[in-house]
Amino acid sequence: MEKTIAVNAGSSTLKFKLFEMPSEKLISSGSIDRIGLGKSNISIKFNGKKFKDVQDVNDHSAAIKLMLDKLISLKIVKHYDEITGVGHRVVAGGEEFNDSVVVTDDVMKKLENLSELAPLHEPANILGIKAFKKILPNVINVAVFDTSFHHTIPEKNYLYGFPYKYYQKYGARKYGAHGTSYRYVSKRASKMLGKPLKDLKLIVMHIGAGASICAIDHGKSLDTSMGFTPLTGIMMATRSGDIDPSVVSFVMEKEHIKNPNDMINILNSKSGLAGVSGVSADMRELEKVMSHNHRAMLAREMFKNRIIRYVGQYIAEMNGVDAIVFTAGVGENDIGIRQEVTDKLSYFGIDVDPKKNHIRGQERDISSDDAKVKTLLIPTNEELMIVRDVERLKNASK
Ligand SMILES: Nc1ncnc2c1ncn2[C@@H]1O[C@H](COP(=O)(O)OP(=O)(O)O)[C@@H](O)[C@H]1O
Ligand SMILES: CC(=O)OP(=O)(O)O
Ligand SMILES: [Mg+2]
Repeated sequence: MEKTIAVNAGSSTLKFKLFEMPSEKLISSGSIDRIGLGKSNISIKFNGKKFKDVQDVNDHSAAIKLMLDKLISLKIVKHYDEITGVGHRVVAGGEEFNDSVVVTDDVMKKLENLSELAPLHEPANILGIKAFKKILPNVINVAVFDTSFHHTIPEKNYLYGFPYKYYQKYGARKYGAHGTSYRYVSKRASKMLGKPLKDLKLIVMHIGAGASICAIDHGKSLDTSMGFTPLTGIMMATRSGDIDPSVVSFVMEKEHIKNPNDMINILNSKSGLAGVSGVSADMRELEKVMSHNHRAMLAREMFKNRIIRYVGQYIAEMNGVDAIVFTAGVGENDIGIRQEVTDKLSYFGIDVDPKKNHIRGQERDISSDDAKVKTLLIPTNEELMIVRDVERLKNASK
């Protein structure tokens, strides 16, 4: 029996799924959340049992070590060498990687060079690859890029309105992210709607700690809210989202911040829900206190408003929409956010049935019976896409 593992390092989480291949039967899955935020929930499913623990996991390196230890201590595998394929989510693939690749030394060097394009993610993605290469030196490791799906975005959407030479010289353009999630979710949406992707205009809201929105026109990414790095677009757990660059240099001057990287770090790690609320980066924590804490409420309002804006923008850009889809941590679990966001989009014929919406983490059409535009809830499965790519590249290299 072949076993393939998918390793998915998000900004605040580390997730894995171990599949039997090629049957795609799920053997075990696990996640460590709130990395660096204290009191991480560790949750692993195996053999019909659930292992749960809460402990502080300070960074992705500690999370990877913990995950590897648990694979053995919970007897998910007896020896690591039972695993015969490893797939890694890698956020930034730049212009070069428009498809998944087998990780060679040369690829590894290129990934290191792409780190600037995903500062919160790429270092963790690379750590994961190194950890598995160390314990399984002879097993295929495949990198599956968030950015590949967005290679169809047209120039007019990926270019920034600054001197063209910066694009030519440095590849300074929009790359987007969450593409592996968009690939999975759009396929499922097409199944649920009973229509081929080529006949559909979709808007997917991937809203977790990292959050972005994608306009998928006839199966292809037409536009997405993240940019050169996953810092822009809608406001996120710790990231500012879209911001006027002039206010950035203004604040740097006032605060005597000399190094631009220090400011970028503030925009990536100390902003968003955490920065505005001063309470937490975790939507669950904000919702606990929002009835009496104005800034927690405000941060949540801003988060919703950015989503509403982008959905409106993408409806205009596609000149219509057949369905909108909620996915990722907040999208899959936050009943209130889904209801409140869609209530504001009723002008477009979007209408969610509160009863159908009263659900977490399950695939469902949550639209009211007479909604003109469907609203779907689709839990993402980046890991399934990842192991499928491992299988494809493994077969191709035979
Ligand atoms: N029940 C819930 N209600 C609201 N938000 C939730 C809930 N469960 C998880 N979340 C949010 O989901 C986010 C994690 O999303 P996820 O997509 O798993 O993470 P990442 O962006 O690291 O991949 C956290 O910020 C958390 O606040
Ligand atoms: C790109 C990104 O922000 O990913 P995640 O949502 O997994 O943090
Ligand atoms: Mg994620």
